[in-house]
Amino acid sequence: MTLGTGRPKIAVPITGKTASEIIEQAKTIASKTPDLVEWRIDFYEDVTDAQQLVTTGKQLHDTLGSIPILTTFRTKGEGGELQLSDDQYFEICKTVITAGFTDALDVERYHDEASVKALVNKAHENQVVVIMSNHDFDKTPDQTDIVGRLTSMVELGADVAKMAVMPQSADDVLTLLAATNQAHQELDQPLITMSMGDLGKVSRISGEVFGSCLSFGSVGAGSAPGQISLDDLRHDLNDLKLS
Ligand SMILES: O=C1C[C@@](O)(C(=O)O)C[C@@H](O)[C@@H]1O
Repeated sequence: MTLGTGRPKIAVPITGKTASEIIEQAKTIASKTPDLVEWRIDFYEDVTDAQQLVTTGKQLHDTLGSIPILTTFRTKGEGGELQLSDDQYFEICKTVITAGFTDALDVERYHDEASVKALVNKAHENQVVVIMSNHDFDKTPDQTDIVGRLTSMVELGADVAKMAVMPQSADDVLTLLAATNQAHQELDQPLITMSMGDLGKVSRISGEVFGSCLSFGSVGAGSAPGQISLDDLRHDLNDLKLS
C-alpha cells in the first residue's frame, strides 16, 4: 500500500478490550476491506503482558490476511486509555516491532528524543513503517506551531507525520487545514492530519485537497471524537476525489 498519493486511504481502529473482542471486531472490519486497520493496544487489557500481546497480535494478523496493521499505543496524556511510564511505553513498542505482526507503528513525538530516535531505528531495522504522532485534545496550536511539529517528526526519521488537534471554532479548523497545506508543500514525507470533533469533520474528508493521506473511519466504536463511519467516509472521499 502506498500512502501519499491520490484519494486518502482509510484506516479503521480496533478498540476491543479482550483478545476475543479484538478478533471479533477484526472479522467484521476485514469483511469491509479498509486499506488499513489500526490496532489501539492501549484499549487491550493484556497490553503489558508481552507474551499475550504477541499472541493476540499474531492472531489479529492471521484474521486480517492481507490488510496491513498499524499498531498504536496512545498514552493517556494524548487521549489514550492507559497511563504508563515512558520506560513501559518504549518496552511495549519494542515488543511490537520485533514480534513481526505489524506493518506500521505509531510513535508519539513528545517522549525523550534519544529514545524516540532509537525506536525509529529499531522499527526501520525490522521493516516497520513509523507513523509519528502528536495529539492535542484541548486546542489547536497556531499554524507555525503545527507545521513545526510535523517538520520535527520528519527530522526525527518519521516515514509519515501525523497531527490531530481539537478545534474550538471554525477558524481553528481553517488553521489545521492551512498548516496541512503548507507542510504538504514543504515536506517530502506523507502527512496525516485531522481536526477532531464535529467541527473538524470536514478535515477528515478533504485530505486530497490539503495534503492528508489517510483518514480514520469507524466500524462500531470509534477511537476519537468526530470520526465518520467507514461506509460514509468511503462515499465522501470518493465524491471529493480529484479527477
Ligand atoms: O492518531 C489517530 C487519529 C485519531 O485520533 C483520530 O482523530 O481519528 C484516532 C486514533 O485512533 C489515531 O491513532
